[in-house]
Amino acid sequence: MTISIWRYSHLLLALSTGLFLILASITGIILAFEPIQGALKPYNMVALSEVTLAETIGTLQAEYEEVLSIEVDANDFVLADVLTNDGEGKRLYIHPKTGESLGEPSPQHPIFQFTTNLHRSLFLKSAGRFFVGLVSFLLCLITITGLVLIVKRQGGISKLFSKVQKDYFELRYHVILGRLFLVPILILAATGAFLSAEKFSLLPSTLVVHERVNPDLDVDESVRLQELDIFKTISLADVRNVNFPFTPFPEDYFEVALNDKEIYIHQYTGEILSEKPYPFTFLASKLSLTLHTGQGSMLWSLVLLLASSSLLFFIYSGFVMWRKRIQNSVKFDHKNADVCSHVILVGSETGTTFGFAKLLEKALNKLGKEVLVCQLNEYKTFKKAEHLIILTATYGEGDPPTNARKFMDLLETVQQPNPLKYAVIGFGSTLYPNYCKYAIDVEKGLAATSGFEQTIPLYKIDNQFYDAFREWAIQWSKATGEHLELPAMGIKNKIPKLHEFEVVSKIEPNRDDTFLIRLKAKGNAKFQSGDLLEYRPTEDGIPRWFSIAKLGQEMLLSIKKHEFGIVSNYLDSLKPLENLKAGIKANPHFHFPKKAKEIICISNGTGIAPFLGIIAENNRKIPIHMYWGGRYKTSLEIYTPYLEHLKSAGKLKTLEVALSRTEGSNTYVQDLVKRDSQFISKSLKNGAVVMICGALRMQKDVLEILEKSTLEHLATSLCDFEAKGQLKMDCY
Ligand SMILES: Cc1cc2nc3c(=O)[nH]c(=O)nc-3n(C[C@H](O)[C@H](O)[C@H](O)COP(=O)(O)O)c2cc1C
Repeated sequence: MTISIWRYSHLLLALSTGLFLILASITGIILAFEPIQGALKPYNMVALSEVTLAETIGTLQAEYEEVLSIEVDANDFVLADVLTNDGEGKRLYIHPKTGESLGEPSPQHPIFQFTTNLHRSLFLKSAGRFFVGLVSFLLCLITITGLVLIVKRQGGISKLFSKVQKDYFELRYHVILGRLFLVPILILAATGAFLSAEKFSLLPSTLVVHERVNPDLDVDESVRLQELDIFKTISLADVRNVNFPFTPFPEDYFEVALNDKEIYIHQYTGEILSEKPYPFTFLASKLSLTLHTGQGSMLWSLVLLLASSSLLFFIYSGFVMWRKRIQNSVKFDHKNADVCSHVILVGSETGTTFGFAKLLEKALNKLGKEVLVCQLNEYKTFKKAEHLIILTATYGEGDPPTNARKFMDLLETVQQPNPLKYAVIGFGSTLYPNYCKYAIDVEKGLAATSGFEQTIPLYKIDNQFYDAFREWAIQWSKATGEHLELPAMGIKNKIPKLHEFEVVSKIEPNRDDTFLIRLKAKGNAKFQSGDLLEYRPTEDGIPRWFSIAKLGQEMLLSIKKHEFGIVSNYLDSLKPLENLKAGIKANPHFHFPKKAKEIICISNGTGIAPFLGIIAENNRKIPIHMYWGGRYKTSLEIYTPYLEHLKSAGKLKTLEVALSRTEGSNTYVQDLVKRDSQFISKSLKNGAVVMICGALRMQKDVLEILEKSTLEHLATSLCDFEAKGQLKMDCY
């Protein structure tokens, strides 16, 4: 079943029962205190397993005129109905070893009485009870659909408790708390439905039926009850209830309810007259009551208290999620389809991608463009369109969102009257193995369809990272000449925790204004090569990121200084031992690929930096080939000691350098890739991973060369390797 069917069922059920569930959870919270309060009473004097029924009967008979019954309640408190020596009938908590009275049970507090009635029947008697039962059953379905959605979201049952994808507060905690409380809520709902069904006699009888008994009447009536062997063998821990014989005549007998069976016992001989195990329905009913009310277990009562409270949070957060989805959805404007110059197609399941599409629409409107935003499934001919921008999420095992499922078929059948320039942005999460897979498929589909021309390469955004979206807008603006202005903080992004770093060393900028800086974390900052250091200057608050090479416990950054660059100039001004505060943005997609058989690193300029650390992790000494492009011979010199070290340690196999502004040499890294493209294609086929870091322009050229080469030599698109995780990029 597709994820949307589960989601709609979950939503519909929740909407139809929401108000009642609020009432049920508030009353449930109040009622959870009753067993907690009960369990705290001081009537638990000894461990019942250490007392026999014979002992308790003996002490009670010595203490009181007559004993009518003994009961062991859910808290293991012992109650007895007795006639005192003054002839007064009393129900008392007693000490099971001494028979001493510990107190009298008090009637249910009026608050609990009122709440119990409201919780059970809404004060509507049978009709109310029926309604409560029905809603409990629907709550079972809500929790089951919720569990399925969480399992799907986490990528399978085995990953149920793995890290939860970052999202806005209500969605994230709907998932986090759902993992913890859906099972207790399911138990609450199922037992509630069971108890209601029982009340309406919808289940088989729970009664224990004994055949007629014929007690032996010719007996010695002087026997003392506590001397009967059978009572000496029954531990009080196994007893639920003992009804004493109504008269001293041998026709009357003991009715003893144990935990698993009911027995009738001759009051003078101790002979078992009848023995019947409880029917399954009786045990199920008892268990349901215990699980639903928490009676007898403080811990379970606390779990029920938390589960009932979490239900209120689920109703609140579910409502917020639903409202967000409605706010983010768009209606297709057919008239606009014929006049628009820019079409934004969206593939979204939970609506966040629409939020980005709307910001983009606003920015284009500001430039005076006619814009249409619609779902990928609504793809049709657009008479005047020049630009197509596709924003799409990925679900399942790299599947399209529901509103994008038809797009690939439509792409084959719909003919556009004019050529279209396109750009694809993939929204996904690196927590899933098929990162942005559907966006990759869309990109591939468009590239293979005539009449479409790429403006900039596929751009992937991890975890709805808004700053990356702004970065995409800058690249797109450069390529098209249409300058998009997106708000600085359109969608809230989490600002990473700040860590303090100390400058270990810094070298002066070289001929092309590039320098290296080494930093040491003063606290417990955790990072890996390929992660990003995020620095936000106070001047504009806009984050800048620098790829990290981790060398031992230090980080190495390579920075290009720009004449008016606030951050690059600031970093250049730092001296050893000075401090700076910055955040770490994990970039797991660009870490050392542990399973690779071979790695090909392609970079230009400062893009070499993460590779200096990534290659240092090559302890298995798999072949790593590095292609690097810079301007001058001296451009490479600042990296030479690191590269030499990696080579001599056997971690870097080959290094190919292209120099673009050196006499006698005018090559770019793209030229080297082109020259060796057959070799790179073959390596990809054999399981190599290609990693690209550096300028976007270089990335675009390299991808074109490699795409051509893999198609020619392997009859496979580069996208197929990307989908398998064999192509990793971190360009800017
Ligand atoms: C159940 C589920 C499965 C997902 N599967 C993938 C996946 O396979 N690959 C990926 O890159 N992202 C995956 N994601 C992340 C989403 O694509 C990402 O959060 C996206 O921004 C959601 O956009 P939307 O709110 O517009 O649907 C998944 C998310 C969920 C909840």
